[in-house]
Amino acid sequence: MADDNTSGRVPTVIADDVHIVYRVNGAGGGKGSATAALSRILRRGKGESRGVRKVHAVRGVSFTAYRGEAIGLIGTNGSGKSTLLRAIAGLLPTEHGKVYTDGQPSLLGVNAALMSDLTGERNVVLGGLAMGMSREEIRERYQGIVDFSGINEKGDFITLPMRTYSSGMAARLRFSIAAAKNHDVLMIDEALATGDRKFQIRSEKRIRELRKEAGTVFLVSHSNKSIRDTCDRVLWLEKGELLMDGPTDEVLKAYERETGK
Ligand SMILES: Nc1ncnc2c1ncn2[C@@H]1O[C@H](COP(=O)(O)OP(=O)(O)OP(=O)(O)O)[C@@H](O)[C@H]1O
Repeated sequence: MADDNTSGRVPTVIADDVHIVYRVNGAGGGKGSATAALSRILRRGKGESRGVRKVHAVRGVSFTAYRGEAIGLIGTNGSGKSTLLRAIAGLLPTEHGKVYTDGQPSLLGVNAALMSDLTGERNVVLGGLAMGMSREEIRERYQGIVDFSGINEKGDFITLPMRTYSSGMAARLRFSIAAAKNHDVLMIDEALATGDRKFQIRSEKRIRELRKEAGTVFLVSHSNKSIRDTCDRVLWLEKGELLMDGPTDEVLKAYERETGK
């Protein structure tokens, strides 16, 4: 378990036995076949409504995050990492259990509701406003955001619509907008994996700064190196359950033993 010496530390996120269930409509599949009909009848018998399938993505996860921590979320594909982050951000309801947060958590890329038909320039303003920055603050930080993103390194791209950006460029701009503000709780889902190495180094440095500025950072990544370079604590999820919670080295070593990477 993570460090038990909690005296003087300020909790920012408390997850208490969190369960998240997705409901998928029209997931009957193979409408005409006898087995599909049979499974529909059996499901109805268990009280599930017709054509609705449940996916229990997070199962009884509990942890407390403290101010100043950078916490990595690891686990194989479909283990529930993004789902857990979306629940912490308040974007998904819990089926059971509760999430308590101090301040408004920002999930990178969602809170900054970027529009693909608008230029990068307009999106910086829009994303800033969506995160609660004033027009004055945005004006002050505009150039810093554009420079950090590196969008204009190869020409004047910031005045082009975002739909013309590569996925890496769009991810860089989203990260830059989100990172321009000091967040109480900042959650980053795979952002570092999309940029090139130069951008990754820049964003890792910024994550460390955000931590020092007293926020809590959550980072979902499949790059063990990014997690090692930025996080001091790691939560390992598997099949929706919290398998391990502890210091980065300890958890990553166990994860690497298990996954062979
Ligand atoms: N919108 C959705 N509707 C139904 N099921 C979903 C939805 N989003 C995710 N799931 C399911 O929830 C489970 C957890 O998915 P989630 O995206 O949280 O995993 P993850 O650990 O972030 O995966 P990855 O590493 O591949 O990004 C999976 O079984 C997935 O199929």
